[in-house]
Amino acid sequence: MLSKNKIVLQAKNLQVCYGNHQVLKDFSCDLPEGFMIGIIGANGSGKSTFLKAIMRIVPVDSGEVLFWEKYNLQEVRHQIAYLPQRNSVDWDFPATVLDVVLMGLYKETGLFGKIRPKHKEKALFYLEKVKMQDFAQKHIAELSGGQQQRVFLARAFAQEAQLYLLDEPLAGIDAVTEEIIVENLQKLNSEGKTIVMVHHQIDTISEYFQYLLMIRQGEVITSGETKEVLTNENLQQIYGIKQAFVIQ
Ligand SMILES: Nc1ncnc2c1ncn2[C@@H]1O[C@H](COP(=O)(O)OP(=O)(O)OP(=O)(O)O)[C@@H](O)[C@H]1O
Repeated sequence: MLSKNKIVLQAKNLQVCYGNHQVLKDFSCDLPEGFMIGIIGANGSGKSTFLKAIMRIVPVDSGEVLFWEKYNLQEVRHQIAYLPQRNSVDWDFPATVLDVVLMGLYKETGLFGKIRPKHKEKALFYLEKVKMQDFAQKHIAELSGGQQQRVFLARAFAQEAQLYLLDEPLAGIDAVTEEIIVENLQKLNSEGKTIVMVHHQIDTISEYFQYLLMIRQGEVITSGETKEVLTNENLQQIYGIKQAFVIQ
């Protein structure tokens, strides 16, 4: 089945350093289109850095990222929605909840374009998807952590992209909201969109993801269909422990 899928994202020998600290070491992977893909690895293993390298938010020392087998980021930027990790966002930025979601509509409004009623309606539609429509006029700093995360997800949904790169979208989210968000992501996936997301909860990996990228200390340990690579051996390797995991 996989051989038929186009490669949506190919990383070739990526190297990223913070000062003298090399975080991504010859990092290569091919991610298939149309899957829910989980990036799994211990804290500090380089998951966020990988997403930031893809989005060119951190400088890449060497290597290359291709989308849909031939395009660079600039060429397909509008087809990619990126959700940063919550703690990397400046929540004091002067913006209301509605403003944040409207930013996701830049394809329609242009960066400094006029916001029309139809844009506001669309932003509210996506806020409703994460049950945040009643907070539209609030300043983002006034929200709880989980609410902020939901607003940023609404912004990502509003981009109506083909590829979603989500850095821990479920962190700090309550169980009911997690269900709503996962349903939204699964719906996007059923429409052919690719969802790549960093995920920490081992007990939901096989339920949420059809494909995994497993990384340890800046290197890819393995990648493949969940049913093949979600093994105790691989989990022990990425977390560097001998404990037996309960795989659902
Ligand atoms: N801006 C930075 N400057 C220096 N070092 C950094 C910076 N950002 C990350 N690092 C280091 O790079 C390594 C990888 O960090 P990264 O945030 O990519 O890991 P992660 O796998 O996403 O971790 P987590 O699961 O905790 O979010 C860590 O050792 C971290 O300390």
